[in-house]
Amino acid sequence: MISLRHVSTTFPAARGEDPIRAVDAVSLEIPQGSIQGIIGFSGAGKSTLLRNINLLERPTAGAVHVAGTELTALDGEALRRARHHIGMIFQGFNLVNNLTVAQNVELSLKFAEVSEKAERRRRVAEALAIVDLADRAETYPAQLSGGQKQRVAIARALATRPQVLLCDEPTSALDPATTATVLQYLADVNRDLGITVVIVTHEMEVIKALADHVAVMEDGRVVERFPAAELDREDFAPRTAIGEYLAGGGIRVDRGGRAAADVAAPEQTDRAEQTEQAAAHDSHQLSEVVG
Ligand SMILES: Nc1ncnc2c1ncn2[C@@H]1O[C@H](COP(=O)(O)OP(=O)(O)OP(=O)(O)O)[C@@H](O)[C@H]1O
Repeated sequence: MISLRHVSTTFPAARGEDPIRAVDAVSLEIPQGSIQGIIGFSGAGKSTLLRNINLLERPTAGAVHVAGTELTALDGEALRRARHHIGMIFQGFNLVNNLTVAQNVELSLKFAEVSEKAERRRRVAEALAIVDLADRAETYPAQLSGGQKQRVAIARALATRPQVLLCDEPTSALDPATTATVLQYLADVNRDLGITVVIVTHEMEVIKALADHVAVMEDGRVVERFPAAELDREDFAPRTAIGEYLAGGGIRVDRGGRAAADVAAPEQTDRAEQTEQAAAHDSHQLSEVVG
């Protein structure tokens, strides 16, 4: 369904510095209808790799296939059309504050050139029903909780009936109870609609709750992969120090190679500040995604 072959993304160097190889020769096959988790510390290249899938960030090398189409061979109108099969949600929700919930969801249909108003209305109702927000259609984002906003964002992504849903840290701005609700909706969407889900996170709890397969990233590379069910096995031992650290929730075990104790813990930044930064970053990308 999704196939990444030797995908690399290098950002130009700041003055006097080396170019940043954010994604380094990643090959990954994601089966249709599965949920793929991508985990790693901040700066590992997770978001860039996710944005490589819909070419929001065009890879500097390698090939991306989605549902049999090589996206890396497309540009312009053909790429825009292919992207309608790929929905995306972000940490900062990216709702337009002066539009109602229904109008926010309708946006993606307008960009997808669903020209008939009655059809758009039907699809908005269908998408809002999936996330149980039909009764909130006429309210504004400011009147919603964080979890409800993310559910509207999910509805907006689903309105074009995509085959793939890309999720960039979708629950990082939410408390644990709301996180569980949003993850449940993503699981339902995957099961009921057969949508392939790719979720980037730095929380193994999110992976445990939702994913079928896990890819661990470090320094732009996928350093380890395993089925998420392995995480429930008591004797499961990730191969890499970073995998060990993430799977163990911070418990460090020296297994002979590079000591896990050498792995730096992720930087803790204030959640509100992180959310604000993510929202600013995400909003740059909204028009491209829904377009
Ligand atoms: N547009 C850009 N221009 C220059 N460098 C970038 C750009 N986007 C990302 N990078 C750099 O690429 C590397 C990978 O970034 P990326 O955001 O993909 O990592 P991440 O694992 O998603 O981190 P986080 O969890 O903090 O979002 C980082 O060093 C980052 O600073």
